[in-house]
Amino acid sequence: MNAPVPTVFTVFAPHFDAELGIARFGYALGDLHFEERLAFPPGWNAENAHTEAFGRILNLTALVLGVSYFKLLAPFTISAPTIGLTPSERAFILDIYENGLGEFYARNGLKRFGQIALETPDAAAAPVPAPKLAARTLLPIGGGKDSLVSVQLLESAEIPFTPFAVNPKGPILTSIEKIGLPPLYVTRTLDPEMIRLSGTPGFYNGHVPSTAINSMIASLVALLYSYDRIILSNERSASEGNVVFDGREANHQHSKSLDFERLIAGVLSDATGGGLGYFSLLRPFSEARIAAIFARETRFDRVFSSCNRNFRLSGHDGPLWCGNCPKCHFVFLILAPAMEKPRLLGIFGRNLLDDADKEAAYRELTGLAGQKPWECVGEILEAAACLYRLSEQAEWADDVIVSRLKGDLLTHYGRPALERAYEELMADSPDHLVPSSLASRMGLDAA
Ligand SMILES: CC(=O)N[C@H]1[C@@H](OP(=O)(O)OP(=O)(O)OC[C@H]2O[C@@H](n3ccc(=O)[nH]c3=O)[C@H](O)[C@@H]2O)O[C@H](CO)[C@@H](O)[C@@H]1O[C@H](C)C(=O)N[C@@H](C)C(=O)N[C@@H](CCC(=O)O)C(=O)O
Ligand SMILES: Nc1ncnc2c1ncn2[C@@H]1O[C@H](COP(=O)(O)OP(=O)(O)OP(=O)(O)O)[C@@H](O)[C@H]1O
Repeated sequence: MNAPVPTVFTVFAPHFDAELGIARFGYALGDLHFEERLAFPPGWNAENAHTEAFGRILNLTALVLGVSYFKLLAPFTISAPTIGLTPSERAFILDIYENGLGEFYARNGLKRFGQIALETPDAAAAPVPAPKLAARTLLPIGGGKDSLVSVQLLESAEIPFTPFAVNPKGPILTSIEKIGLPPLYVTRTLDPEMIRLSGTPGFYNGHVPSTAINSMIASLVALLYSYDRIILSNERSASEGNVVFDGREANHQHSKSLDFERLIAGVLSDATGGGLGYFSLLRPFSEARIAAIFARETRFDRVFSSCNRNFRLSGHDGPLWCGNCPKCHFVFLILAPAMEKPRLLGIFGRNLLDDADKEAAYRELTGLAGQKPWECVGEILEAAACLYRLSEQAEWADDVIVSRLKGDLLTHYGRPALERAYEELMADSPDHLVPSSLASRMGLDAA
């Protein structure tokens, strides 16, 4: 693409229509104007929409949702003339536009770190009155194994929750049907002009921090329908990045990382006078450990999918698992040591580890070639340790990928490192923000 014309990205004051339950977010990029909309389901508390806390969260949401429009030209200045920010809110928004878009910059060769000016008025860091929120849990559901493991854990601890999703489709809908609890759904409508322009000559395209976006929408829901905590299902493996670019680690999953969780939890708490909690229940766990917990139950086997092809805005009419993307390859690999082989083959409809065409893909996942794929996959050493473990199991050892990679894994990492890594994957990390009362009910090490 030719060098874009430098310009300013403007974020206008958002508006929530408390009669219709619709929030509108306006943006400008030079002469281009965009509007994104959120439609909330019936039952919102109009009184809560008039609280200072709701106004603060709505403003922050406007800035976070702005990434989709900003990325068309990625200018150096973001201006929000009507949105006052405290110092910690400013740091949070800059983190979204710098690290949340890290993959986008790295893949487009754009250097923006430390160079983005965020022009907004200052807001006093004075305490915000806490809105009245019921002691209830909102649980975002992504249709994959992670949020369903949170379902399993909350159910075992007898903690009630409400499933929540933005633009639910495919595996999200079928998983929530299996959960059997009434959900809350928000309809998000991106400006179609932004989607049309994305990647056309003169405009960039790329990844946006979707968990940050869904989390802000969840926060609005928490205030409107009275929930005092949002429980995410982000694993500890999500904190590992993909490549170093422009002096920083770019992480496809930045908004699922522990650093991001700390930032957003602090900002949401401050903006609601301490009223709203936010943490990930799965932070102590590796992906491999999550797979082992998932495997304890068969209830979601035919309805869940971690394959992101299901979640494209335009829909998807292919199989639940495409079998050809890094996420399918990775999830197959980590479920393999955790469940009976026929069960796993039933879920995926084929054996991805006995397909010679996938050798290059598994070499990338396990660190034997290339770089960690730009997808929601676990740590490189995690994938290597799981593949090595399979090579020690009779039912997997002769499968083509397992037998071909075993020797290279041993040469590259050494047996003791691979064995130790698998043990560590199964141990809980104390590095999490799960409140101590819940952590002790779940038998986790204290934060
Ligand atoms: C479903 C998916 O993986 N989409 C990624 C894909 O986009 P694609 O063009 O194949 O399909 P659409 O998602 O329908 O997007 C159409 C265009 O719209 C833009 N767009 C979409 C959503 C949005 O919120 N803002 C947007 O501007 C998009 O850029 C397209 O031009 O490739 C894109 C480019 O790399 C990705 O940005 C799409 O990712 C979605 C935003 C998405 O929701 N992805 C999640 C499944 C995802 O990747 N989650 C991460 C967590 C990342 C995090 O930090 O939170 C994960 O699971 O690892
Ligand atoms: N459409 C959505 N609406 C609300 N929350 C979502 C949505 N998609 C993902 N999430 C939430 O975002 C977080 C990250 O999603 P992620 O895709 O990693 O989880 P998952 O779908 O549960 O599992 P998997 O990693 O197996 O796909 C999770 O807490 C998930 O519940």
